[in-house]
Amino acid sequence: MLQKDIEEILITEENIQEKIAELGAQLTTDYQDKFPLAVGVLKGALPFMSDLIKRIDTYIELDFMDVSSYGNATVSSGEVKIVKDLNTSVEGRDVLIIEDIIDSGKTLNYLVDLFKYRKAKSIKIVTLLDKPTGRKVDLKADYVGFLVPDAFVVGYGLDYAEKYRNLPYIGVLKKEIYSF
Ligand SMILES: O=P(O)(O)OC[C@H]1O[C@H](OP(=O)(O)OP(=O)(O)O)[C@H](O)[C@@H]1O
Ligand code: HPA
Ligand SMILES: [Mg+2]
Repeated sequence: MLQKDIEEILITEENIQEKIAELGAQLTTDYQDKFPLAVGVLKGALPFMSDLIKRIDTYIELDFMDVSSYGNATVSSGEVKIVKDLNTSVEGRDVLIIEDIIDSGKTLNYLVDLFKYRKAKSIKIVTLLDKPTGRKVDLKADYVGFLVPDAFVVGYGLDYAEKYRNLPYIGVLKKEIYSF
């Protein structure tokens, strides 16, 4: 039913799950002797985080931040707002930020600066998607699932005007959906 709004599927459910298994195996190795604080960035990271943590076979603690800079637009306002802060202190912790997409880089740039200021021991980023053409600030993830082209993508956590987060794949919307 939702698929009627989709122009093209870029990454299938199967591709996503395979990649998550690889990322989980790598993170299991890299964090074997640590107890990282995995910080999910709401709301987009929810499906990715949920699937990824089940593939990380070592001790991890979970927490969430809700930040927002897009509202209902397809272009970042550039102003990152904290809607919900962490419950846990990051001081002295190995922080692993879990994101659905890096586009302009402003959201993660803000969070990395914040966690540095709060004295995290280490800060790494795992993102399912990276859109390098969108970048406005210099920011690189430590673990990347897929590169995506210069298009507004939806699904698997990513929304357009709060819709389509529940698609199990990543796709591009039909043009007429934006022009309403
Ligand atoms: O690199 P950037 O240009 O900052 O864009 C990436 C961020 O934008 C989206 O979140 P959004 O602010 O739309 O909130 P949401 O996760 O609730 O959709 C996405 O989930 C990332 O967090
Ligand atoms: O391409 C995107 N799709 C959905 N949300 C986003 N937030 C930043 N970039 C995107
Ligand atoms: Mg959004």
